[in-house]
Amino acid sequence: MAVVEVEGLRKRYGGTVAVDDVSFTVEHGEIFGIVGPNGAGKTTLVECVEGVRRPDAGRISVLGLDPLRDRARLRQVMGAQLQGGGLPDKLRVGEAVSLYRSFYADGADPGRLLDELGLAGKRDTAFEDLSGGQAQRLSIALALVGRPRVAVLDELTTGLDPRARRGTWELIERIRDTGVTVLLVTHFMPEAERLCDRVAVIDRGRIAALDTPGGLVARAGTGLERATLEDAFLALTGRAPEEEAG
Ligand SMILES: Nc1ncnc2c1ncn2[C@@H]1O[C@H](COP(=O)(O)OP(=O)(O)OP(=O)(O)O)[C@@H](O)[C@H]1O
Repeated sequence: MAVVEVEGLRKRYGGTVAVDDVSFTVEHGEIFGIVGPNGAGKTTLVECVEGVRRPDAGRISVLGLDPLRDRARLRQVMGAQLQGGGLPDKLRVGEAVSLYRSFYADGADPGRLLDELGLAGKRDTAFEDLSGGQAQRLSIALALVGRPRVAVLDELTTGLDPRARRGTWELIERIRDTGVTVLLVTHFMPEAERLCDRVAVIDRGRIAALDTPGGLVARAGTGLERATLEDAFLALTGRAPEEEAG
């Protein structure tokens, strides 16, 4: 069953075409990766799926809901990661998670979630006093506290140390195993390789390739004996994951 359906999506900002005729579907229980160089249109694309941006053209359906028309209902079933600096400085970690929990009829246990994300000891710490990695983990907790059926995670593990990153990957896999569908935007190719069932490579607003990580490596024809997804990304886009789309 398709949980997310995107068809013919277009979005421009003035003279900049950010998303240019993008179509894909995400199946129930999939971890679907969206990768691409800086400025490729990934965030614009997922913001349209979240209903926080209005597309110029195209159709989007998430669990049968229209992200703009059915925004209130979508919020109950979709979790999205906060983008940088999205909380009041003085709000404490425990308060933030309980507050977000209160928005949902059927949410997760805040204490358990903080435990799983290694934040149990930070419950009384104000947002302004968290390290970058801790704030990042809090943003993941807030995306998951409503026990969403679809989670949109943008730069999931950016800024996390290797241990926290692995812990977060395991958490996302456990969440997926409970039937949650995950849309994951990432610049980090080992993350996409490890977590994603399928990956869309976005380049200059269009899907350059869409396949399993193994399929992308095979089709990119890197000529390397042990090619990785990063090699495939370079071959498909001509750029490194952190380079500008130009
Ligand atoms: N609010 C905006 N107003 C004008 N142009 C914008 C706006 N948001 C994004 N853009 C432009 O649209 C294009 C796509 O941006 P977007 O943020 O969607 O890319 P991205 O793939 O998420 O990039 P990154 O990997 O750097 O986060 C870029 O050229 C960007 O400069």
